[in-house]
Amino acid sequence: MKPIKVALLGCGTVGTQVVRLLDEQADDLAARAGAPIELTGIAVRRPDRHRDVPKDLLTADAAGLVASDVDVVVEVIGGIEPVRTLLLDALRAGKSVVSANKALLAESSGELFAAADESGADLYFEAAVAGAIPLLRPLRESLAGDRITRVMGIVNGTTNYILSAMDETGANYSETLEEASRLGYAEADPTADVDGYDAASKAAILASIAFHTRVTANDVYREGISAVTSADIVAARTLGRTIKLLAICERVGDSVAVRVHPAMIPRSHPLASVGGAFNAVFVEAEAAGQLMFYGQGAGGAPTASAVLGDLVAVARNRVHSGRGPRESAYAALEVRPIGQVRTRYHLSLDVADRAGVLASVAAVFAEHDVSIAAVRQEGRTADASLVIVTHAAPDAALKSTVDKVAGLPAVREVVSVMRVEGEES
Ligand SMILES: NC(=O)c1ccc[n+]([C@@H]2O[C@H](COP(=O)([O-])OP(=O)(O)OC[C@H]3O[C@@H](n4cnc5c(N)ncnc54)[C@H](O)[C@@H]3O)[C@@H](O)[C@H]2O)c1
Ligand SMILES: N[C@@H](CCO)C(=O)O
Ligand code: NA
Repeated sequence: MKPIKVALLGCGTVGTQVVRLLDEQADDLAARAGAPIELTGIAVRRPDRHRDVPKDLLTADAAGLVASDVDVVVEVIGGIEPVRTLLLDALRAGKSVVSANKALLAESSGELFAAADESGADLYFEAAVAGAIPLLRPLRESLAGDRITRVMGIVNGTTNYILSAMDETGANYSETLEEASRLGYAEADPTADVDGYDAASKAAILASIAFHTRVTANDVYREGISAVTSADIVAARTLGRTIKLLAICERVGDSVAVRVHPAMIPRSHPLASVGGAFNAVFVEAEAAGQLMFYGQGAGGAPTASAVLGDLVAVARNRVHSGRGPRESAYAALEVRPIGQVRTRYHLSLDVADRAGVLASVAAVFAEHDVSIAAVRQEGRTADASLVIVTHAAPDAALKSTVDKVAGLPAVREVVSVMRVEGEES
């Protein structure tokens, strides 16, 4: 059988594991794909720095490698350019693409799928969301007959690693981030992780597939974890909650809402026990009900597992003259701004402990039509701590409420403001 020739773009954390697995599992992969899978070249920025992969395969000329006689291009470089141009060239020339690049897919999947359609090539990117966890394929294929209403979960390993350490050991933020980078979880520029851009890209990809609507990273409301303080973590713990960076994609009537932000969830919630670089995603569909996907969301070998799975799928399609799934954006639902999304807030305030303070705070909530679910006051000295948890209300109303409360004379400091998820609203 004629081999399937593969060009690998990038050979860092993920790429080196792809090379290893291609070599170690060559016979099994050939049997599963229906043809041998032959790695014909590896493009990297500095070929002299890669001693652990076959030297004769290395090149600094990624464009030349893409233009050479290959059937499939596997991209594990990351970022937008030059990758966007390289992959468009590959697809237009009929070469199938497997990519782990969520930043690019969340920005340019429309034009990449269009290029793939022109030539009949395939575009697969399971590794781009939640690493090793099979998630895009189940959403796109297994649930193709159902109506997905919500996708919610932890999709960034680096921030989950940091938040878990802060919660469990009170670890320091920047040291834990360095450790996550050393372990190969963080992006080349880790601000993509801590500021929520990585999770927002993944949320855009998930929402696009789940709701058959083109959603880009710009459509996603995004807050990262850099503003999460140890005071927030203590406030959460006091109420039996923990803090996680969540990606939430919801169908609301004929529109969708997609957001990424830290949120307090009950410690009894299944997402609360997802630690380290693990990811977990809940999917709710009308007929299927609730489904949960859990596993390693970052790291070289887990991500390479997803890349190899896609590579075998692409190779099979070549061998059997088949095609993989195309873009499905027919529903074209409107994306709602965050202000219209109904959420719950947890608010922790330092207030003066005197008569009428609680009434003045509560009046601001009433004025904005925000219903209070629970109030707790602690302290009998000049200062008291007031914790308020709201029922679900439009996010814009909650924001205005917090702004106005912060300006009340009796409020000395707004210590912590955090959305609350995973409880009855
Ligand atoms: N590391 C993870 O846990 C993980 C998980 C899922 C997805 N991803 C995605 O996989 C991709 C790669 O991540 P990584 O962690 O392996 O990155 P990395 O920084 O370890 O490796 C990047 C590789 O790309 C090469 N490269 C950079 N610019 C190049 C260019 N212009 N031409 C040719 N080669 C170039 C570098 O030489 C290096 O070999 C990214 O899109 C990332 O988002 C990573
Ligand atoms: N930097 C990403 C890699 C996996 O996509 C993370 O930490 O989840
Ligand atoms: Na995945």
